[in-house]
Amino acid sequence: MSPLAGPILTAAEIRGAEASAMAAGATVDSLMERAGQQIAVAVRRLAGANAILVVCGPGNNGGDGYVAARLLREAGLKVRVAALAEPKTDAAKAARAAWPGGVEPVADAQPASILVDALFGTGLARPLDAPDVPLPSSQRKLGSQAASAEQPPQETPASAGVMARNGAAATPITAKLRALAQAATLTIAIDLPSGVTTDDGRVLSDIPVFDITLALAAAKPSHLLQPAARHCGTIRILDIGVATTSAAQVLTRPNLPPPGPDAHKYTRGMVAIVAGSMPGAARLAGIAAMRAGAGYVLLLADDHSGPDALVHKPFAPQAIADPRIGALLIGPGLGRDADAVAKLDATLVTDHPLVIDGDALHLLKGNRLTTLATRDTPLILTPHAGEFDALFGASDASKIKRARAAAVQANAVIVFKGADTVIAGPDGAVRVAPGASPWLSTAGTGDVLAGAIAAMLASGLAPLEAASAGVWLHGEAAHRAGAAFIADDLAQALSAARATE
Ligand SMILES: NC(=O)C1=CN([C@@H]2O[C@H](COP(=O)(O)OP(=O)(O)OC[C@H]3O[C@@H](n4cnc5c(N)ncnc54)[C@H](OP(=O)(O)O)[C@@H]3O)[C@@H](O)[C@H]2O)[C@@H](O)CC1
Ligand SMILES: [K+]
Repeated sequence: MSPLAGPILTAAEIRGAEASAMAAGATVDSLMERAGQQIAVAVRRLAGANAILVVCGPGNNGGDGYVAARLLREAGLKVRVAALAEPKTDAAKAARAAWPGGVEPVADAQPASILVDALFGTGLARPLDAPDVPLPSSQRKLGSQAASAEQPPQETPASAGVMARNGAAATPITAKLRALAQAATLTIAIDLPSGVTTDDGRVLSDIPVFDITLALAAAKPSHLLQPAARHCGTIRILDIGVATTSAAQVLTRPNLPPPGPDAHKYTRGMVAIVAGSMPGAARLAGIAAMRAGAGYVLLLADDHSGPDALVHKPFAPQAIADPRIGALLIGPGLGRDADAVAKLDATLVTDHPLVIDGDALHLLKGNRLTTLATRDTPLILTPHAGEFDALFGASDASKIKRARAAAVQANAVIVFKGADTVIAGPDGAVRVAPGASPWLSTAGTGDVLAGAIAAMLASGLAPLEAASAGVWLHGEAAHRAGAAFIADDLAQALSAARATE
């Protein structure tokens, strides 16, 4: 069991990885057995001596559930199995056949202290309550005498002997799942919470929020993308012997060494920030850049307020021509008036690595974006959802796909912000940030992020690494800042985030 990290694979990619494992000698059954073993080890650790209910679906996710149930039972735990339908795949059929206990219809299942959801995983194709949900079969596999003796009699439905009752489909599966989850003290989803898609973070049905999700082989996009991610609870990855690689990775702590003994302010990186009609936002970005580790921050603003460490100069083409500038940030509090447009156009013709945020993103629409894409120097755009839609168009596609397409279109690293920030480069590389603090939803936090990213870019990191490091520092600072912080606190907390070992 390892924490959420490493490659992120779509359903098609995980099927490809599974196929490679099979080409190397594994079988679906051996992979399922291994998955079931790993699930059983994890559930045993989490469940203690508590009774367990495993709910199984018709596919291989259900098969994993049958294997885990058998192994947990062999380990001496009190386990019951409820199924939604007869297994459809050969491997799941074999796994069910090897389960020595009874199988009750999910509709009739009594709750247990531990709920294990093995209804659907990467094969979920439609909402759980859709009318074409397969009906359970009319057969109920009776357990052995010994197995039956272990089943609490009150948990065997009056309709025992048939797996389905007419009207089972009329009981919405999700309502039942919610009830079972509500009555449990711990809920564990296998691979994915049943009812979420694998690839794009959608929640297709009204399902519970699980305490733990045991992701098989690797993370999937919906473990990170909202709203599905919030249904997963704590995510742990189980190694089931399937090798996984992907251009998309879970964002993890960057390697940011402290300054060397010979460092000086310019080697640490000089950030210049173009201020506009709301200079407070640019100041926040400037403070954030310093606290993220920049050696020198120049605020191109007419007013002189803010910490003394920020150097102020009025905006002028000569000021932004300074060759020592390692990253030029424009957008926070820029405004969208003629003055803002003039500043943006002057900025875009420099050769500096650029970070473009906020108002400047709105001004990029059309020709400026097209021209920008022909630039050779590093470029990072940091849109939130509204800015992204305005710049690249709205779409229902996955946030990862959209960020990748935008990165190609703009020939830039895109930081598609939100509760599930996606960072994408034009070469297809992607990082997705897990677990953002909900307290980040306050004014000025985007300015702080832009400043942190600019500091990373000025320090000499490649754009994707700079954006990733900035997003990580920002997320870490938010966790350190606690609850109901203001953006100034967040900027302040970057120093401690930067010091994280
Ligand atoms: N990755 C790996 O290496 C390994 C992966 N393994 C495991 O396999 C899992 C993927 O298995 P899977 O492909 O059989 O899909 P799964 O999620 O069980 O569901 C498919 C079934 O559900 C049905 N169905 C779909 N939607 C439905 C709905 N809304 N309501 C009702 N029915 C619906 C669908 O029916 P159909 O659409 O064909 O009518 C089909 O019968 C994966 O998550 C992991 O747990 C391990 O066992 C081994 C190694
Ligand atoms: K599941």
